[in-house]
Amino acid sequence: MLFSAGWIWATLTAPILLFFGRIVYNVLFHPLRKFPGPPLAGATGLWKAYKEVVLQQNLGQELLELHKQYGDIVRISPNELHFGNPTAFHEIYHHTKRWDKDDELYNVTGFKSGSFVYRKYAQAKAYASSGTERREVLMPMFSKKAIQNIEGLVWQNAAKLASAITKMNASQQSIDLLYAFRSFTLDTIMSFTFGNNIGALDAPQFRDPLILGMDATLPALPVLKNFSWVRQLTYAFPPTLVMQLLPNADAIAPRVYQVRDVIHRQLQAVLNSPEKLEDAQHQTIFHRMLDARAWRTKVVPNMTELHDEGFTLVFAGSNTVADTLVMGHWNLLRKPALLRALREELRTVWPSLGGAGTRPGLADLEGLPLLTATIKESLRFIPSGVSLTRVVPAQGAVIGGQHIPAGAAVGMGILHVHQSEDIFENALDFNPERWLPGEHKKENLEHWLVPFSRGPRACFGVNLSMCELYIAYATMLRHFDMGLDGTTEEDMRWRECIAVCYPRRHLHAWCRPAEA
Ligand code: HEM
Repeated sequence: MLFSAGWIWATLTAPILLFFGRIVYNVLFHPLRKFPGPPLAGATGLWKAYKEVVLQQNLGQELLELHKQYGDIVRISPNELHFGNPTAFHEIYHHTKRWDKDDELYNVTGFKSGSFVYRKYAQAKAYASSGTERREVLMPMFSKKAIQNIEGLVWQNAAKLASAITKMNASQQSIDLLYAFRSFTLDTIMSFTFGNNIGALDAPQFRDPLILGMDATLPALPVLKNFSWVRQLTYAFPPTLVMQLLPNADAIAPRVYQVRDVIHRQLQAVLNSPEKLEDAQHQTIFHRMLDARAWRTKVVPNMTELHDEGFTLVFAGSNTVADTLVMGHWNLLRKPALLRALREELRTVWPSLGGAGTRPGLADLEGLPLLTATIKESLRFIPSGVSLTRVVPAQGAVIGGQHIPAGAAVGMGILHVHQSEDIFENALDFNPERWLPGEHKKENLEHWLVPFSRGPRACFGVNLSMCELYIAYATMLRHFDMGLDGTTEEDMRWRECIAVCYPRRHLHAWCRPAEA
């Protein structure tokens, strides 16, 4: 006999013994065993997976309750601690803390490189470009001055957005603002990144297949995040096989590959016709990344690295801005007095809609106190509860006054800062006024506005985001008299899928032309 009964028995029982052995270690011997938390969470990572994948709960939101029960530090996985006190946010994401990103969250299979997924700061010799250098090379493209140069591009897309909405309104349709804003931000980030976009704003009812495809992939992300073996499987096999392996694969897999294909084609087009770089209206990431002088090593990234970076920037830079606009509009549309005040303020710099040359510049918009305050409050409401985990370095660390051992994954969701009652009075009220200067206002509120995170791995799309937010808000408020079309609190319940997902009916609004 090729295999003895004993051998088969050992093969079958070994994984089970390992599993239970691991649980015993996690409970009795793990360096984090003394930290409080749900007992099952400390025993196995399956607790988190069960919450996020099976129950489809927003762990970030549930943690608000868990912190009340267990205190400022909660063990939410055998090797992961979540912090609830806002001061810990500034300790973890401090500019001096060059801690690695955690594999569990950032090891996105299919991305070997890319600004978002680089885990380490130290320049690995094997790679032409480490995360540190990549940031240095790309960041000038995202500076305030560079973004001022592409203001025209953002206005152009905002005008397309307004025109598409006007047409839909003329045919008696209310607007799916989630897809409308995602189309606006997707076209904008693609033009910015590649000097070309897919024309999402031209799609009927803002339902471009790429917008639908990106949305359809979101519910798969908690699965990929919690089960690394599913991640490996997704990319290790050909698409046809993956389709047979994944639950609901018929719907999800083709769209995942569709997104990859579109970006790949864009990149190929630029690489095949370098003269396109000269034609582009502004410097694209490929101008920058293909310029050997920009790199310390004088070696430009290879095709895969360029592809990964393009993909990263498109994903990082589209839904995030759109989701901020959605949350802001949902709150604004329920506050008619605020809407009126904003429109009046806007008219001071944009008195008439008549033709080119009448619209304000970005700098004019930035000078409007109420609009600025509304954007800040929208950013405070950004639906983001995912814990941005970092790995505590070899010497250990002190966070929230407690010693945290080396190797622990530590993190915090942004909503734990933004919903803190200690910092923001009536934190769950959308109240832009809190950002206006006034006698009794709390000092230094800005310190606690952290939608883009902080520290050495903070978002470098801040200036681009702010430019898009100012111009999109101004366009919507100046062009339209908006009113909700039946959207309910229930509809607006979002699901944390690393990015945010709205499983129910999206935010819909009637957008009737405003007085010119
Ligand atoms: C309102 C809009 C946005 C929000 C709220 C936002 C938020 C964030 C946050 C919280 C992080 C840190 C994530 C982490 O630690 O894992 C981040 C990183 C990043 N964001 Fe944004 N983002 C926005 C827009 C953009 C835009 C427009 C871009 C442009 C392409 C962008 C590109 C990136 C990149 C490349 C990173 C990774 C940086 C690194 O790790 O070195 N983001 N963003």
